[in-house]
Amino acid sequence: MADAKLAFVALLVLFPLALLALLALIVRPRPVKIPLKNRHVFITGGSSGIGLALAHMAAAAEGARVSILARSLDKLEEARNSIRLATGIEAAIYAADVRDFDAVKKAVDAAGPIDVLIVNQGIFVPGELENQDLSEVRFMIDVNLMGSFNVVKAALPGMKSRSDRRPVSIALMSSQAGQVGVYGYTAYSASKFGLRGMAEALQHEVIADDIHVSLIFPPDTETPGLAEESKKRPPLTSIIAASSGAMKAEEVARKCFDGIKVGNFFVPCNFEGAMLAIATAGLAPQRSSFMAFVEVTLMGLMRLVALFFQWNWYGSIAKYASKNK
Ligand SMILES: NC(=O)C1=CN([C@@H]2O[C@H](COP(=O)(O)OP(=O)(O)OC[C@H]3O[C@@H](n4cnc5c(N)ncnc54)[C@H](OP(=O)(O)O)[C@@H]3O)[C@@H](O)[C@H]2O)C=CC1
Ligand SMILES: CCCCCCCCCCCCCCCC(=O)[C@@H](N)CO
Repeated sequence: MADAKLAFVALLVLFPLALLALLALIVRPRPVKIPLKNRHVFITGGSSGIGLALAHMAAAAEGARVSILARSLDKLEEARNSIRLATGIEAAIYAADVRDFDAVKKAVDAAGPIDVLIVNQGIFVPGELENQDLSEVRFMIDVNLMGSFNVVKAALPGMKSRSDRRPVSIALMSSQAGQVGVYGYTAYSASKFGLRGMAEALQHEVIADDIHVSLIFPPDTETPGLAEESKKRPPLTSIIAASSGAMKAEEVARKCFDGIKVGNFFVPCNFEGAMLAIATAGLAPQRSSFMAFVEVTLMGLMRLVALFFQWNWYGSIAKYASKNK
């Protein structure tokens, strides 16, 4: 009897240890460290919100050379002044629309070899597809998805042929709405889900060049963009988005660099985001054997949690539907 108990306890301890050991052997790509000090960080959408917080943090905390790109020159100059005031560092600014490949290419070439590319520009115009003009749909797909292709395509040759052989990073700004479809976000969610396919495939293609892809999934984040969006949000969009706690741009920027520095493919930003990352892990690359262990052991439970969230959301949707009948 005592033997059986001992064997049971041994199994209980040994099984997780064996699983962890196995995962440590097979996780790919291998763990990496991406240094930021004195390196060149190029941020699109760097004149406002999350992008601006990233630019400040890259300059101040990470001691990096910073370039930012956005459309409005006024906002870029304002951003450059605020970064100079706060850190003493002079950021390079580039006025270009990510939808214009030639303009992006010109900016990227002028900026010089990039070590950390953060593709962060994005727009969000919420609304039911029925009430949304196709021009608005196209606008979101063009800026958020095609624009990201333009930026990566423009920067990749320089990143691949860099003389500095240290590992480099391409980070794409998705959203929790790029992990789960949300009412009022048909176009926005589609554009952000698109980034995931792009990121997974791109990581296959650039790993041999020691280029590491990260996909950032912030929840609602206090930014000028969100303030603007809030004016137009259908109530159901707000209700569902409130399932995940709101964050400040600086907090998201911190999570972002923490993830980039260790080459994490998924970069969740809050607790709900951590659950979402497990529930939606799918076939995403995973370098951390510990996180792989968490995924393997908790995915079923997270699926259950996800079904409860959907139960709750569909309840809200039904309530609104009957009210508006
Ligand atoms: N705030 C939030 O709640 C969340 C945001 N995100 C994502 O984070 C990213 C940043 O969002 P946030 O900081 O809120 O946005 P903001 O609206 O505050 O800032 C957007 C930035 O992108 C630039 N930009 C917009 N369109 C273009 C374009 N066509 N070409 C070049 N630059 C452009 C803007 O400058 P300009 O207008 O001068 O071009 C600005 O610098 C987006 O991708 C968004 O989808 C994800 C989850 C939550
Ligand atoms: C295991 C299951 C866990 C479930 C947690 C559920 C949380 C999902 C909430 C979705 C939030 C969408 C926010 C979009 C933010 C955004 O991108 C806009 N502000 C536009 O910028």
